[in-house]
Amino acid sequence: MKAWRRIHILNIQTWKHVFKLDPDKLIGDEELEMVCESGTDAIIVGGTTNVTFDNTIDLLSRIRRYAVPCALEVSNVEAIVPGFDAYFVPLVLNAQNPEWIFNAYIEGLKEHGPFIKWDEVFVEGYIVCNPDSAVARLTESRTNIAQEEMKAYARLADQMLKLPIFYIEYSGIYGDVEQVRAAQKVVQNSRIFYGGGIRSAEQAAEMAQWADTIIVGNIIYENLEQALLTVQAVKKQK
Ligand SMILES: CC(C)=CCC/C(C)=C/CC/C(C)=C/CC/C(C)=C/CC/C(C)=C/CC/C(C)=C/CC/C(C)=C/COP(=O)(O)OP(=O)(O)O
Ligand SMILES: O=P(O)(O)OC[C@@H](O)CO
Ligand SMILES: [Mg+2]
Repeated sequence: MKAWRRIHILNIQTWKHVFKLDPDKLIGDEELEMVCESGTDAIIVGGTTNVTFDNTIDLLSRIRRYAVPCALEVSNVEAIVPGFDAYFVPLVLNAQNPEWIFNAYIEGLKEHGPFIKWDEVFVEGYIVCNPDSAVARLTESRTNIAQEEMKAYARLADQMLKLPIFYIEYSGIYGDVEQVRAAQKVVQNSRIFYGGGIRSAEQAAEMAQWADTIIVGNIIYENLEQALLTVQAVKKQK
């Protein structure tokens, strides 16, 4: 597909289902084809550990055989690769390590600032909920979040910071649907992304009742058949 056509197909407001592929994990050509042709709304390329320029550009070039929109979730400055349809910048709202409260972003903006096309950039207000995930350890996130606090974080992302995405991240474990519901109740404009531990069509459907978009990651590498079933589970809702 030509680049000029791609510009018109990226509308995150319509996304219900997204697969997240990790450049640090191996996926065969046949499996990648099944993921890209599954009917998912988009692919996000991202991970916390061992994401490099080389493994990211390699994965992008393989995904580009297919028409599915593809965004990079930026996790480190060295692995920013041109040519994605969009760039998602995670801002971890419950990070306690000061390095992740702006220093990392300033480094990124010093290097890439003049070249960024801002209409391709979506800042994600992340709330990291699994204390044992790589992202929680790296950012030293305070993961014990009560429901009232989840609502406050949702308001912070949506009403105060006016972020396009509020991302409830349970990376690796299936989360609490009541937390997603609580956030959805107070959000006015941000799109709610839910990701973490979705391993069946039933779980996908349950989270999609309250999340605007569900993100399916690890199960792609563990049980592709189950991963593919999550697409239709979400698409046939509403
Ligand atoms: C071409 C071009 C110039 C494009 C411009 C790109 C752009 C918009 C750049 C912006 C510049 C900028 C501000 C850069 C800063 C980037 C940066 C350092 C951001 C920090 C992001 C951050 C907080 C990272 C920590 C980790 C994290 C939140 C990762 C997100 C993805 C995630 C949670 C993946 C799941 O990981 P997990 O499963 O837990 O772990 P494993 O992958 O190891 O299993
Ligand atoms: O890998 P899983 O646990 O499916 O989580 C998906 C995504 O939210 C990770 O950033
Ligand atoms: Mg992972």
